[in-house]
Amino acid sequence: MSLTARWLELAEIKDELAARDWFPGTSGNLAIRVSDDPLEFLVTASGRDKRKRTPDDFVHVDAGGRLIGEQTGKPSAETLLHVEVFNRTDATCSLHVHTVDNNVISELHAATGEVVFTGQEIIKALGFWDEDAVVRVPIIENHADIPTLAAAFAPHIHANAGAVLIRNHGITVWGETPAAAKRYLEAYEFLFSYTLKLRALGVHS
Ligand SMILES: CSCCC(=O)C(=O)COP(=O)(O)O
Ligand SMILES: [Zn+2]
Repeated sequence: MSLTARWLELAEIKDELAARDWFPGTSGNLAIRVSDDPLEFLVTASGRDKRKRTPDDFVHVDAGGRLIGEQTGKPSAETLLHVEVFNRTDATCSLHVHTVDNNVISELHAATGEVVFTGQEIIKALGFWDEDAVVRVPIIENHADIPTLAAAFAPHIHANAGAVLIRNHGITVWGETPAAAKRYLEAYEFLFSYTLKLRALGVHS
């Protein structure tokens, strides 16, 4: 697929996530693979309002997250997390968003280092069709130093699809295809929202 096609694909996902208000305060970043050998990807430019669509929304980077050729933009400050995903898997898309729900869930379950879901129909959207399927989302501590954060994140990347919560920061979700990554992100956010609503009603799952 061409660079332009990938750009448009990521722009469309960005618009959809923006419509959900999942980029408050310029938070969040998105990445899409554009080639395998050498590994290259597009990543959102740092510090931008991801609700707006502009010609400078993404930058083209190499396997280390460095700009390729002459470009004016600056890669996302959290590019190294996407670097880990693309170098360790065949995932084609990696999405990072900050929502109130994912932050609260990460804080509530930080002590156990994971949040576990079962008995939910939406789990099928994650690719688990078994009635007794159990989904575990690891929670790592937040680190202002991004290489340290990336080092804590990397051991949780086991497959072409996955998700990691970063405590009081956000979630990073990746998938085999851009559509799959978006579907997984939506399913995780559904599970977080459902769990918090139950808690607010005094039910502790
Ligand atoms: C404004 S939120 C702090 C940085 C962050 O966590 C984030 O997701 C956005 O950083 P970027 O450099 O990708 O804009
Ligand atoms: Zn972030």
